[in-house]
Amino acid sequence: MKLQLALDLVDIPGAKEVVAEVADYIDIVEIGTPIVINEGLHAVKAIKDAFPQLTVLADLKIMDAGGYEVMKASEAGADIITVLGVSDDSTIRGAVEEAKKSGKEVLVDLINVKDIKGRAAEVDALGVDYICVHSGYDHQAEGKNSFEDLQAIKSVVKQAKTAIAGGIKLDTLPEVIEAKPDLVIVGGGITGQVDKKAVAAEMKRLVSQS
Ligand SMILES: O=C(CO)[C@H](O)[C@H](O)COP(=O)(O)O
Repeated sequence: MKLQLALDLVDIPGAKEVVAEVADYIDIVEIGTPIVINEGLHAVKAIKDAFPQLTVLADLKIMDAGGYEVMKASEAGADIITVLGVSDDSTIRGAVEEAKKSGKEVLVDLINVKDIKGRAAEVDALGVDYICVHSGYDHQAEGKNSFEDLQAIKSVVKQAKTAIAGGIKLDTLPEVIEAKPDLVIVGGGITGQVDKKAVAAEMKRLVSQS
């Protein structure tokens, strides 16, 4: 099981500072959608250049033009690019095709998908690398999480790795780990802590045991 740090509410210097603190304890660093909106794909390049040993995920949440947008993120140095599960199959197919050309990976985010199980089975058949259940900030504000969704998709996904994101904290991590995702994505659960390094180290210890 791997640990991904999601960076959302920082600029490029702020992102570098956080990653420098926790780099030893994370497998993947995510350049979150708000950073890409504020800074563009330069943020992906800046982090990949500064931390070449880390896998970098660009959370573009692609909804259309899958091939083109994956190509641009790949050129910036992203290793994994996100596409929305609610997008058309042709968008996901285009993203997967483009990613494969350059040895990159596609993570499909099932945020706001209604038929989680059905869509997970469909995108799995499209050859994506990761399928992620995700309670976004707006759902988190309503007290929702994706723990049950993870169990649901695990019963149908055959080839892709599974991932979970949305409001995961140190105290809820054991429950997440029990459902055995391949990837746990944590943003505020690390970035919002005073001692980020200690929390990331403990999270890494827990996920590494599974
Ligand atoms: O993609 C996101 C929001 O759309 C976040 O990166 C993701 O939810 C992880 O952050 P947090 O752990 O703070 O919820």
